[in-house]
Amino acid sequence: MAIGLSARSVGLTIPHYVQGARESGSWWQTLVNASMARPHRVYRQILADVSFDAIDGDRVALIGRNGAGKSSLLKVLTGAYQPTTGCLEVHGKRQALLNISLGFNGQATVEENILLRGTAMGLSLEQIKEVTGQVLDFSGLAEVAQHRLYTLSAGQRMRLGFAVSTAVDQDIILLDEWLGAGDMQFIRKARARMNDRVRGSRIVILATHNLEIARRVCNKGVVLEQGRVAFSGGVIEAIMEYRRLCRG
Ligand SMILES: Nc1ncnc2c1ncn2[C@@H]1O[C@H](COP(=O)(O)OP(=O)(O)OP(=O)(O)O)[C@@H](O)[C@H]1O
Repeated sequence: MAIGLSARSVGLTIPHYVQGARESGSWWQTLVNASMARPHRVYRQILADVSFDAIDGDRVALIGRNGAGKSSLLKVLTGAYQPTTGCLEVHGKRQALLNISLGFNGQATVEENILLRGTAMGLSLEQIKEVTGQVLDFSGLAEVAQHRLYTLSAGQRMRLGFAVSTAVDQDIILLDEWLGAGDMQFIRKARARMNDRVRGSRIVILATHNLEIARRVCNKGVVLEQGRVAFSGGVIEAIMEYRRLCRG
């Protein structure tokens, strides 16, 4: 079956708790208010009527202002959140790099973390052993393989997360602002690897504020505005639409 991903009128409403405003003139009043005033639950619509398709070879940029719903949509696309309305059709194995520290342990060494993260990704021990060398090379961390993870910089941890997540060919890769902590040299390497993956008929969905990266890496763009699709089509047109929204 061909690899593909299709969102049809996807909506997401989630419950969350809101604390009423509390006035306090003294420390004991603060304590009393904190223990007495109960938070109340409200339902909030995060996404509404989101539709788009990605087929073999597509690299889709999700762009939009802060709070537009990009990360929430990625969570729906990975399967972390079920859509509350509409439906999602996914053909292919998904790999998400949404949270750089997911599956990592600061006290374990870099090499041990490759094992931890690889296991969290569902790779077998054999597969992890096979890719460990190239993950260390790609991330430029071979020299610190036996160092504990917490001694690494945010950018080095991002390199490691990206290198592990993309070490094995995946059908669909979902990325959230993954290049934020990378330097220019690593961004070039990461872009080359992504293009490489895409040449193998893979799908990449990338949420980003970096329009230059979106333009260089992606062929399609989906602009989100207040949880809805403001535009879906070619990436150049999507960037133009996003700029228009920001001006407006
Ligand atoms: N767990 C949650 N509970 C309540 N509201 C949430 C939750 N997660 C996200 N939201 C709200 O949903 C909206 C969309 O958030 P989301 O993180 O998806 O936006 P985004 O486009 O990724 O933003 P940014 O560009 O700032 O990262 C925001 O208004 C946010 O406050």
